[in-house]
Amino acid sequence: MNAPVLVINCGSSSIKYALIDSDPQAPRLEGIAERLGSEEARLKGKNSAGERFSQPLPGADHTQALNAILERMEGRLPAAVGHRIVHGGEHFTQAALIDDSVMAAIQTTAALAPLHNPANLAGIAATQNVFPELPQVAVFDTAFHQTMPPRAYRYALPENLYAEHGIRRYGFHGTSHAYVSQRAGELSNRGTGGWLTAHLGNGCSTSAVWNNQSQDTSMGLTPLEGLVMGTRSGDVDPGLHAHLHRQLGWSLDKIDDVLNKESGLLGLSGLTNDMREIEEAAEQGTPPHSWR
Ligand SMILES: Nc1ncnc2c1ncn2[C@@H]1O[C@H](COP(=O)(O)OP(=O)(O)O)[C@@H](O)[C@H]1O
Ligand SMILES: CC(=O)OP(=O)(O)O
Ligand SMILES: [Mg+2]
Repeated sequence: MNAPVLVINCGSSSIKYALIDSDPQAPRLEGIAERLGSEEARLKGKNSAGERFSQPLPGADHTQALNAILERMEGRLPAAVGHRIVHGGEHFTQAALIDDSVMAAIQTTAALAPLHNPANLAGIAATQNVFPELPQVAVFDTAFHQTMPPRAYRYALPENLYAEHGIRRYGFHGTSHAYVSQRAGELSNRGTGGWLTAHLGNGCSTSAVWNNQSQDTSMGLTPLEGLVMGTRSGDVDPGLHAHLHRQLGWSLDKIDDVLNKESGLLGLSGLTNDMREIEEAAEQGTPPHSWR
């Protein structure tokens, strides 16, 4: 059996992992640490015997959850670790072997993905701590969307904001849109002709894919644009920022925080960012206030 590869997806509220062998029949260790940052945080998964486990991790952050995950590798040493990284800016059109310059580039774009890149960097650091000699590879959400034509990635803003400051639509969830469009083509026997894909989780985006190449997508400069998400507003009138600043005196940091962390399903429901809890509340007859 070849040494397996450990795949880690440090998301905004969860970490998904899998230890994947080149033999698809080999037992796979996999799981998810979710609701991170809350008292309900928990690590759930399967061991190599296929048995399910569920371990409470009250209040755990990304680093604590990763350490709990790495303790469950059952002594199997991966050959390499693959990390899902959200924002690669225009630096990366494909995956990259992680070194100091790659870490620095991920750090440079962190301001554009404040919920994600810092969590991704924490994931790399925690893994390097446990497996210092293993090659670690960064796989970027943004890379797949680098095929978008200018009509899709340019905003209707002055040219120099793009040319000098990189203000453009980057798009995210690229590995998901790439995989889903390819698999949909295989399962339907309709090939790669044209697919509209939807990635719906705590972050949500749609993409138009033609011949395995992204043509357009709903997320933009940051993972805030587009659909309503768990805690993110998605599209709002761009005039909202100036209005909140002038009328309520809110700082840019406060506006950014509210739109990223207090909006979306959480803001609409006044209850939670988790669709499962909203559905539960609705079933128990206590629907969120915006549904009444
Ligand atoms: N069984 C389910 N039914 C409805 N919604 C679900 C279900 N499982 C997960 N979700 C939604 O997906 C969200 C988690 O999305 P996910 O993409 O896994 O997280 P992250 O973006 O942090 O990686 C939850 O907060 C919840 O809103
Ligand atoms: C880019 C993004 O929204 O990622 P996630 O779904 O992990 O929040
Ligand atoms: Mg997600």
